[in-house]
Amino acid sequence: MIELTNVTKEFKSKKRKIVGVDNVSLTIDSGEVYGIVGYSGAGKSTLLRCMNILERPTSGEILIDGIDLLQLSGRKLREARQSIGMIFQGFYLVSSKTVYENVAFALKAAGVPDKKIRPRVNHLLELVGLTDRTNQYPSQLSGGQKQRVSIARALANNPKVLLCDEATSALDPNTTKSILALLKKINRELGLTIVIITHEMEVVKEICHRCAVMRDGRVIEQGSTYEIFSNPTEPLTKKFIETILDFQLPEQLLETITGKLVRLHFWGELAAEAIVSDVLQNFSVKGNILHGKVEYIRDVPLGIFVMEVNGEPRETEAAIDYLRERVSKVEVINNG
Ligand SMILES: Nc1ncnc2c1ncn2[C@@H]1O[C@H](COP(=O)(O)OP(=O)(O)OP(=O)(O)O)[C@@H](O)[C@H]1O
Repeated sequence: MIELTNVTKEFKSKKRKIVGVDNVSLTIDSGEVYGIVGYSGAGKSTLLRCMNILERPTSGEILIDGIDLLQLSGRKLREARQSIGMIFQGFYLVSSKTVYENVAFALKAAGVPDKKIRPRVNHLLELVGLTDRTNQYPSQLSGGQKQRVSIARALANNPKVLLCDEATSALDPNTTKSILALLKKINRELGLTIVIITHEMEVVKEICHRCAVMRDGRVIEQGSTYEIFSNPTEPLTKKFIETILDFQLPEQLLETITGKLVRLHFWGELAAEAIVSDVLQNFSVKGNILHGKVEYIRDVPLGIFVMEVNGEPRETEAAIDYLRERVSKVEVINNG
């Protein structure tokens, strides 16, 4: 478990003081994938780097499995750091070393005996799907393959935690998906705790159990990924969610609307079509679905539909009340 309590990191230059992280408290459970999102400059990298003391916080506490990292120094801190792997957007592979040597290097540096290195590297390269690239150099690999090498290297010494600093931001959407699938597999099979910082909600949606949104060094909202996607409260969180669940209807279409427009949210396995067809059978109203989308948030469906309801005012109200009782959330967008 990672426990951050009142973590603050200030940077002092000659002229001014910059607060990179401002009094952040977070608990990340063992075995979970935790996402931290925010725009550039929000403090995500600084917070992540505080978690393995690459950046020493100005104040606050950082406990990993109950061990207070800020109280450690020298060999003890180096040992504690070995239990925290890290991967980066820019991969940071050694260009003059082969795939095998890049991974073996992490083991050698940790003092692993030579005869244990080869089987361990082979196992890691198999885990990340790179057995056929063992003797190639980084320049011969695609971005996705380079990230796989860096994941193998980060896992070399059996860490308990993997910190990912914008690990997929330099990759195309398909390669991003394959790297996220690999991280998901590692989390499931090795029980590794994974912390991911990103500005892409797609990443959070795919693999994070829980997430936090940062702005100006502070955490402004946190919760399960499903809660955050289905019911965001902060305007910034809503903005991030809209990158995935965008429901702007064209102006021309809005001008033709004569009834009431409602946005229906279906959380989990609620059967949207059956509920909509029920309402049309039970009330003298016409219903017209203008937009509908089902997104899977870590494999759980979240459906949002925009519907025009047309009829006598009392029937329309009654139909909308009926929907309110049956769907997760109803928002009236216009009053017709
Ligand atoms: N070494 C440093 N010296 C001075 N200021 C810094 C330093 N590192 C970060 N900052 C400042 O701290 C704030 C948070 O930066 P940080 O890099 O953590 O944000 P971020 O959310 O990770 O953004 P990005 O995605 O662009 O890296 C910014 O205002 C940044 O300029």
